[in-house]
Amino acid sequence: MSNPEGAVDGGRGRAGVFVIFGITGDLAKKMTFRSLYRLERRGLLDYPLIGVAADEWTVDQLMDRARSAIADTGEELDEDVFARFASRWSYLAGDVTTPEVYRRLGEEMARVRVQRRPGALFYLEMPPSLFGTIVEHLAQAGLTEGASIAVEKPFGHDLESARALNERLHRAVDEGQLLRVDHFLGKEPVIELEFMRFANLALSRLWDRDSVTCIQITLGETFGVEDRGHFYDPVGALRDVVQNHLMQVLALVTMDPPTGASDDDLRDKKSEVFRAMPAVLASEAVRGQYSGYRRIDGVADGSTTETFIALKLAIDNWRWEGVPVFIRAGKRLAATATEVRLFLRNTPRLPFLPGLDSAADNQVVLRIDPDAAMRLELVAYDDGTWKKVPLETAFARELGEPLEPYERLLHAALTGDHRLFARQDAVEETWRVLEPLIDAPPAVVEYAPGSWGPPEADDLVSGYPSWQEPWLGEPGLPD
Ligand SMILES: NC(=O)C1=CN([C@@H]2O[C@H](COP(=O)(O)OP(=O)(O)OC[C@H]3O[C@@H](n4cnc5c(N)ncnc54)[C@H](OP(=O)(O)O)[C@@H]3O)[C@@H](O)[C@H]2O)C=CC1
Ligand SMILES: O=C1O[C@H](COP(=O)(O)O)[C@@H](O)[C@H](O)[C@H]1O
Repeated sequence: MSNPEGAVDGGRGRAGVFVIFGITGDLAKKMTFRSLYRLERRGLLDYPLIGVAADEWTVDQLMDRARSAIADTGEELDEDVFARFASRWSYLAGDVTTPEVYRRLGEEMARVRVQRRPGALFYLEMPPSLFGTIVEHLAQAGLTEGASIAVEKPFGHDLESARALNERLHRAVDEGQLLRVDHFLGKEPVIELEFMRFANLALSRLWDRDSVTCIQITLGETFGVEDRGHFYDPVGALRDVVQNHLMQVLALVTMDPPTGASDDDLRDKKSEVFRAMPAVLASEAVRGQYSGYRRIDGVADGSTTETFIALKLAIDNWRWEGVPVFIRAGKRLAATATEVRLFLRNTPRLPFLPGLDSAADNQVVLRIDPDAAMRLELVAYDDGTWKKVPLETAFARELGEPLEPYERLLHAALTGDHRLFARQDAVEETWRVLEPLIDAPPAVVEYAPGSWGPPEADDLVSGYPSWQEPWLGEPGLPD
């Protein structure tokens, strides 16, 4: 497990109070209570907590919700830990579009805050249309000095709206106070990418155009949109998981080493990758929609929203020129798995093994989900043929139980570590790269649920290794 206390705090120090807007919502129920409870159990939660939402609840009602939400995630509840956790909370009901809420919030913050710690963390797990309003009210109420503000996704729905939101927020607070949450940046293998790539010569020497022919990134989900039609139909796969999660992963896979340990040292390197990427060509993308999607409640009649997307991206820099990055993501696919796969160049012909074709290319696989693992696919000579020999490891076996993504991100935000959050320029660059698919989306092609999307996605990788079945096996055991 990476050490959460090892975080660089950028001089901000720990928050004196943690305010969560939207505490009665779905995300809080699914993720926030559990993550905070787990931090409490680890002894890492040392903050008064204030929940804010519209409904008139008592703290007892909120804690009933917290208890059932934590239990619903399958987490075993330790009553002593829960009692400590529950004692930290207060709750404030009100409409966040009115100044009155912020006056009362200021009073409550002053009442509960840890006096020796001037900073505060505001976490906005709220409808995105309210991000600007809330931040403006916080600033007008004088609550933002020395504070950090974490905002949930999505951050805009295209380049123009992302820029407009950034400008609006920047009129109230500095960029250094803003944390754009992307839960993929809290996943253990995504974090480990930076360490593994640069701490291991065996990997770092392979990680460029001299050794790599192409990169595939797959995010497959066997489940569909089900009861999320209202949310998903105006969004689609590109905005839902590519612009944010997979582009962030891509940057960590391909960036140069950061030159220091500050928040911006890492984020500068990620932004450099995005800046080196030309905008995607609409002719190099395939949009798919699974059969039956249009019958889902909340999906518009004749919807052309994509539930699958595959695209080819380029990075025009010295490290990656000529190495395409293929991304595919979708719902109702053949497997639930997220992985990054690098294909290495073939070795020259082996004259001492006459009659054999050159060996299959080696592949490096980083599995992000369902469980973190890594695999190096080698080949060995076996009785006249080539045999694949995988070297594999499971992160949990080697590194212990990881923090949950939101546990890690909330802890980082509370301790002033901003490295795990997306910066303004990176978010805008990712929208720029993908904008052609938003402005003029290619026609959507129907695909069969349980497949790997429309067959047209296979044509996209023509001339390169075909899409690979994600590696789902138990590390160390035969597939
Ligand atoms: N749900 C999920 O799985 C995920 C959500 N997100 C993001 O998290 C954010 C929240 O999503 P989610 O939890 O699903 O949303 P919900 O609609 O479930 O919750 C919204 C919350 O905002 C509160 N709220 C809304 N309007 C007001 C208002 N005017 N004044 C005070 N409180 C208000 C609601 O309070 P009340 O209930 O009292 O009305 C509720 O607590 C969004 O940005 C979403 O994109 C990101 C990843 C996953
Ligand atoms: O943000 C989202 O991510 C999930 C995939 O993330 P995971 O951590 O659950 O694998 C995706 O299913 C969802 O549609 C999207 O909104």
